[in-house]
Amino acid sequence: MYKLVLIRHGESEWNKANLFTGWMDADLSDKGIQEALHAGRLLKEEQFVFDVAYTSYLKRAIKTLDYVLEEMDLLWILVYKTWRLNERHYGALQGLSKTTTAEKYGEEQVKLWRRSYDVLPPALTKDDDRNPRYDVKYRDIDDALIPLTESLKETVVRVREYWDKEISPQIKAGKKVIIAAHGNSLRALIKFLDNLSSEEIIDVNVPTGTPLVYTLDDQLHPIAKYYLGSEQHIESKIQEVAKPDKIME
Ligand SMILES: O=C(O)[C@@H](CO)OP(=O)(O)O
Repeated sequence: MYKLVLIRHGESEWNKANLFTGWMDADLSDKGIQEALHAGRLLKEEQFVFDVAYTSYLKRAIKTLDYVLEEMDLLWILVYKTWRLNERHYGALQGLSKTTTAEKYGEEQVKLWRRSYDVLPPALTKDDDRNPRYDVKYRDIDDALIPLTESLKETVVRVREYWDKEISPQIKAGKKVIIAAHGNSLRALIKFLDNLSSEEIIDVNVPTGTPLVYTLDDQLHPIAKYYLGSEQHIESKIQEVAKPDKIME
């Protein structure tokens, strides 16, 4: 049996402003920092210890991991960063307000872009400044792998490749692992870990800055999972992410 902890970054400045974020490198808000510190304290209280951590190339996840590890006095452990754990690429929606986009295209369309499994948001054009190709972080990544938009389906493919090749062998070797990533890259991971259908994943929303603890069997199939913290607090945070009226605020 193994334990695995997943954590979505704390609230970002762009979550707060209700903007489509994707691969844009938004920083944590003050609330997001507090969420990350609180998550670290909870993990410490519950006597979790980690040997290896994984995160994305985006600062909201990297900093969340750092705050968590700092609270746990584990800043020294091995941390792997990968673009494969980045948020789902939101294409040309990145940087737009979810409110204004819903007013323009309708709430239904925005819901499809946000939560359907295989609907692609409009793609960036190659010459768009937001093309990751122009960002030094991605200079070593093959052109063919750099997305200009993604549905959750594509995100699942890249997260799964990394899981199979890098993360699952470490867990099977007995390393205690924490993954700090994003709402949709974690939904991708949860989809294949829990073997959810493309319909079932629609209703899964991951709250910010809240550790999700999995117990896995020898084949890494989940036996149990729970969020750390008070049930009421977690439920209100999940509703906050899912809330369609957040779009219309
Ligand atoms: O904007 C984004 O990148 C994501 C996560 O914050 O938003 P959503 O919940 O709409 O997929």
